[in-house]
Amino acid sequence: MTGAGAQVIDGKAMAADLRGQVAGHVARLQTEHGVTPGLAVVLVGEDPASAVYVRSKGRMTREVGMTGFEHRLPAETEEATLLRLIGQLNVDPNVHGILVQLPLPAHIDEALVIGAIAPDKDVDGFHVTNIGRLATGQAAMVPCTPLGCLMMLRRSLGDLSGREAVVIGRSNIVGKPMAQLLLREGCTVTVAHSRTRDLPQVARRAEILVAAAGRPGLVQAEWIRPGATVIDVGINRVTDAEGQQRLTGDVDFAAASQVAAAITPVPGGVGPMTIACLLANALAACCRAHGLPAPDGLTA
Ligand SMILES: NC(=O)C1=CN([C@@H]2O[C@H](COP(=O)(O)OP(=O)(O)OC[C@H]3O[C@@H](n4cnc5c(N)ncnc54)[C@H](OP(=O)(O)O)[C@@H]3O)[C@@H](O)[C@H]2O)C=CC1
Ligand SMILES: Nc1nc(=O)c2c([nH]1)NC[C@@H]1CN(c3ccc(C(=O)N[C@@H](CCC(=O)O)C(=O)O)cc3)C=[N+]21
Repeated sequence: MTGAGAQVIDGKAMAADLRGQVAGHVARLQTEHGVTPGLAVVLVGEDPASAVYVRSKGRMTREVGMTGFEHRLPAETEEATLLRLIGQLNVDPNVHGILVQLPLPAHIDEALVIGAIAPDKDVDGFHVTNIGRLATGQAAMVPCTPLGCLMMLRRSLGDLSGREAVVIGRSNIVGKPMAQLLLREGCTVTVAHSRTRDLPQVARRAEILVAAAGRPGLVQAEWIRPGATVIDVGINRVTDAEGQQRLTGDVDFAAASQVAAAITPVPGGVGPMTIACLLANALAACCRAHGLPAPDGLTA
């Protein structure tokens, strides 16, 4: 470990900047067209981590001048009741974006629920229609977490074309759409997961390493190619030696910083960008719903 210390990519500051741009467009939509973007967030059950996250989304939605609609349903809510609510939100002209917080309680079929959201209001980009559009190079609503990662990569590296990228994780909400976006940017993409043989060796190929496994400290300094850009998506709640709860990513940040050229911290990295991208997606959905072009550069 001989590096001088990586540049820390400040997701918190980038997210504040993006939210500021969104707020400017929201104000203009209001004065020029009398339209206010509306974002509905649906939370089923009492998962404390989800509750914190839904609260901060609600606060930031209002801060950028959008209308936030929050629907908190008890954990035992029937699938049919949730589907009925989504049906109402789909036709509500004041709602331009719909997000159903995941995971859902086990008795509810997640794919069915996501499939019930109108694709043009699917600000998470989880509907198969949006996933298919992304995969085939059509204009799509892009999942917020990978979109935030892409923005940070572009900030750090500029053009990504020809880069060697490795994504650790193959979930529908992070790993797979991240791989699709990087492919679209012209990267050579490897997707690794729990069955990958010799993950350290695979990771060492990466000029761009995205860690989205949900395993605290998985990625060690020896896994990182000198000069790589490392994006840490992991949000892990751990108890430290003093018995304090804190958040940590999937990367051993201190050690990795000595090898990488640039790295995102946790907290203050991908998380805040995810929420800012959600608001950018809601703004874009509102513009399209009113036949207006979506602002340039705020989404993918
Ligand atoms: N910052 C943000 O905004 C967000 C952060 N997150 C965080 O990102 C992380 C990933 O989330 P999500 O994709 O939903 O998680 P999932 O649990 O759905 O997926 C995890 C993926 O990582 C793979 N994996 C798990 N352990 C290992 C391992 N030891 N080695 C290699 N691969 C492994 C799994 O492989 P396999 O498929 O073989 O099981 C799976 O593909 C979590 O910490 C989550 O909290 C998630 C969403 C947003
Ligand atoms: N339909 C749906 N869409 C999602 O996008 C979605 C979801 N369900 N379920 C849960 C995951 C997780 N996720 C996070 C977003 C922001 C932070 C975030 O802002 N984190 C702060 C810290 C917050 C804290 O202190 O707890 C940070 O990293 O700095 C974290 C996690 C979105 N998810």
